[in-house]
Amino acid sequence: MFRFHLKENQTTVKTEVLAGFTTFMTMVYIVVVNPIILSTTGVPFDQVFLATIIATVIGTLWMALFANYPIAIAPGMGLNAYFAFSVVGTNTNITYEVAFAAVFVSGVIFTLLSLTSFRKKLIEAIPDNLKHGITAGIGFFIAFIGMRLTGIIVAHPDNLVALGDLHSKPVILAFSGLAITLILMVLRVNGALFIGMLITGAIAYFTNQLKFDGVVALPGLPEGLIVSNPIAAFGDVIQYGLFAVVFSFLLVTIFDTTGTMIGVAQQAGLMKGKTLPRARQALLADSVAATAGAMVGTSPTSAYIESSSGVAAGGRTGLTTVTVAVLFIASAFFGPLVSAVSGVSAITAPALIIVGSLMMGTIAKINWDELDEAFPAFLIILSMPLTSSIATGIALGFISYPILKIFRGKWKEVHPLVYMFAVLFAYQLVFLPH
Ligand SMILES: Nc1nc2[nH]cnc2c(=O)[nH]1
Repeated sequence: MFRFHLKENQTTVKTEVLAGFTTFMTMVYIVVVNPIILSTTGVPFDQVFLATIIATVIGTLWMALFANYPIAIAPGMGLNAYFAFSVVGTNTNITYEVAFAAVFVSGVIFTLLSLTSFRKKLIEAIPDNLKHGITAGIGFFIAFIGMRLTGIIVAHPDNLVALGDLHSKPVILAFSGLAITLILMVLRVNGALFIGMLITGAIAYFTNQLKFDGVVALPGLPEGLIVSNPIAAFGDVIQYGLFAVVFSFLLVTIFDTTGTMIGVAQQAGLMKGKTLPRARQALLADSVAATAGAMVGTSPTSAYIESSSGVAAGGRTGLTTVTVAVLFIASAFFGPLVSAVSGVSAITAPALIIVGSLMMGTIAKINWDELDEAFPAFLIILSMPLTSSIATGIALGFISYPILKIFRGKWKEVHPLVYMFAVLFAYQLVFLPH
């Protein structure tokens, strides 16, 4: 039977369940936001709502039961926008059905790659300093997301970003939530991140920022499978020449997911040297979820950076992710409640900002004395938040690393896979939409 090895991982049922609640709270917005984005392509809102929950539950439960990691899976925010605005939006002849066929095909290829030794080689080939850069970059990115969502940081026409309006109610709520949660954390209160969310939620309610139009509702029924014939899906990809789209989905999902898993596993202390134990099952969790998700109507899934909030709350095993999966099933029946809470980002964003600071700690492990090691790691850290993409951050690190090594006469130290992906990433960044 499935064992979570709680003792071995120095955790308890209570800690794991609380960590599951924490991760769930920071990521449940996806059941509302994903349908909003994908329905712009014409796919019905209710279809995506349920498809998001189905893909999340399949991937997260697989991760829990077969890989025993506290890392949740759900449709990625970068990939849904790419699906809606780059693949379907700009190509009038590509319907959402055809685009889902491309997601399906990339999911099948990712599943096959996950079954080979490729995944292990890839994880081991990533240089240590880049791995540290990935963890720190994810930290920086998730903190930036938290700041942006709450309006603490806003868009600026000249400087791109600027400080938001400190008098606005949501910003005051966000700072209050941040202060409350930080104080709970320095006081070492168990479940500080989650308790911080509850208190901030209560303040939001009493200051009229959190309003409910009901709590429970039966989910709308989906219209059935969107991709029901795997052979026809491959046929669509060939007929519409969607090779570049499949390639982009594949490259981004592999690196987003692998990078996030390494980052969160490092944060949780679950890496064994260069390797991620049970990486096959962990990657399968994502590829199977992406494939099944495409069939029911959602863009590709990814390991979720928000899982780092559950890890910061003490989550170390699959019991955390079982909890997340159960809560996602429940969320299908609590549409109005989920939508109300997701609408007030200040409730969950303080956790994202604080977790960002915890993940940034890995910066200390980077070898800053050697520019050929440090600069690519720095580029990853800098570009993840600035390009809003984990995969693009990794791409820039992968491209710059071998170039610097070659000019230092250390080209032999670089794994052949790093050269290969440097070329693929360079091609993708220059020639394909992303
Ligand atoms: N790693 C990762 N985490 C996410 N959380 C929300 N969207 C994403 C995504 O696209 N990738």
